[in-house]
Amino acid sequence: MQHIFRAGLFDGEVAIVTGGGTGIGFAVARELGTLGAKIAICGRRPEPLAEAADRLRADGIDVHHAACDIRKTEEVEAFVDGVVARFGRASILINNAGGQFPTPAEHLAPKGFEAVVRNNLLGTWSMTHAVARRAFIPSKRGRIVNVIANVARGFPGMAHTGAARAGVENLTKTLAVEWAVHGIRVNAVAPGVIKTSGTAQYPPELLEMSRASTPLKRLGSAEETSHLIVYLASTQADFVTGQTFYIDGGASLWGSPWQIPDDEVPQYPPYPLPE
Ligand SMILES: CCC/C=C/C(=O)SCCNC(=O)CCNC(=O)[C@H](O)C(C)(C)COP(=O)([O-])OP(=O)([O-])OC[C@H]1O[C@@H](n2cnc3c(N)ncnc32)[C@H](O)[C@@H]1OP(=O)([O-])[O-]
Ligand SMILES: NC(=O)C1=CN([C@@H]2O[C@H](COP(=O)(O)OP(=O)(O)OC[C@H]3O[C@@H](n4cnc5c(N)ncnc54)[C@H](OP(=O)(O)O)[C@@H]3O)[C@@H](O)[C@H]2O)C=CC1
Repeated sequence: MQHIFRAGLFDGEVAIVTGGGTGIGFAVARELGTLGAKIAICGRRPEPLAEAADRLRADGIDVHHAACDIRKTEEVEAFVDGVVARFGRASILINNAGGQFPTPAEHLAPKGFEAVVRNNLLGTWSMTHAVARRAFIPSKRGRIVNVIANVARGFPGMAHTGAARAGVENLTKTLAVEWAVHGIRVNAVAPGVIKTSGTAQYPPELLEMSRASTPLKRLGSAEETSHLIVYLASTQADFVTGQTFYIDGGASLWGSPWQIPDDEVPQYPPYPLPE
């Protein structure tokens, strides 16, 4: 693995990476761990988590892993207690777990809207609250990076996640101010379309539309997204808080993969939905 950071930059740190078993979360866990942090990862499915933990250990990283659904407060609290019991503290939280399904807003059932808001907004809050109270506030130190999405404009076909991520962006700003007194920094990273196990589940039509409408004419990688997250989690970013950083090849500045159709009843998203 190539490094743009100095060896040992995270010695003595304990980093919790939610959704650290796959995609962007795994890349962050690996990069922070290789730079010296002890790592705790969680996700709903035990199998990919255990596999990821084995891969991290093979890189010489000290890893704690446990299944935890961030939508369930009692599981979140048990997970954080487990991390503190194992490592004695936590100093970094990467709120990366999340996701949604594409659907036209008019077909979005209340239960589906709620499921996505619970996952991305309430789950992020639950984890943040538990880690802050159990580890960051008592030690007067903590760094949080929230992984969101493009909230600079509307998100047709993704009304639930747009609303939830915009909520997380505002939470980022509020907590950056309110918890500065506790030595806690809070920032957000908004990826464009990144090639991961997550986007592999999206129709290839969408990924090609996204690539074509990205000024840099490619999709991002989990590793380059990780470099930005790792910078924000590091002491090198100690004067940076309350900000959202886009990593999207310029996509949020130009065009959209989902053009407004001319049809009388526009179809969002304008590609075949997965069965
Ligand atoms: C441009 C791309 C940019 C972004 C890329 C990425 O994010 S990559 C990362 C990509 N990675 C991820 O997104 C991974 C994480 N994402 C997920 O796990 C799911 O999207 C989740 C958040 C909905 C949770 O899922 P779950 O199964 O635990 O949910 P649940 O059991 O709580 O269901 C409650 C209700 O939600 C509804 N509903 C659910 N699914 C669908 C659907 N496909 N279709 C329609 N509706 C759906 C349905 O109403 C259901 O009730 P029902 O009808 O069953 O009574
Ligand atoms: N890739 C992209 O283009 C973009 C990604 N994002 C966001 O970046 C983050 C990482 O996505 P990416 O790596 O691409 O995709 P993945 O689907 O690989 O990652 C999502 C991870 O979150 C975990 N997760 C999801 N829901 C929960 C839950 N309720 N509790 C605990 N863990 C959960 C999943 O594990 P498990 O299923 O086992 O629970 C999985 O490890 C997500 O929040 C995603 O929405 C944002 C914009 C663009």
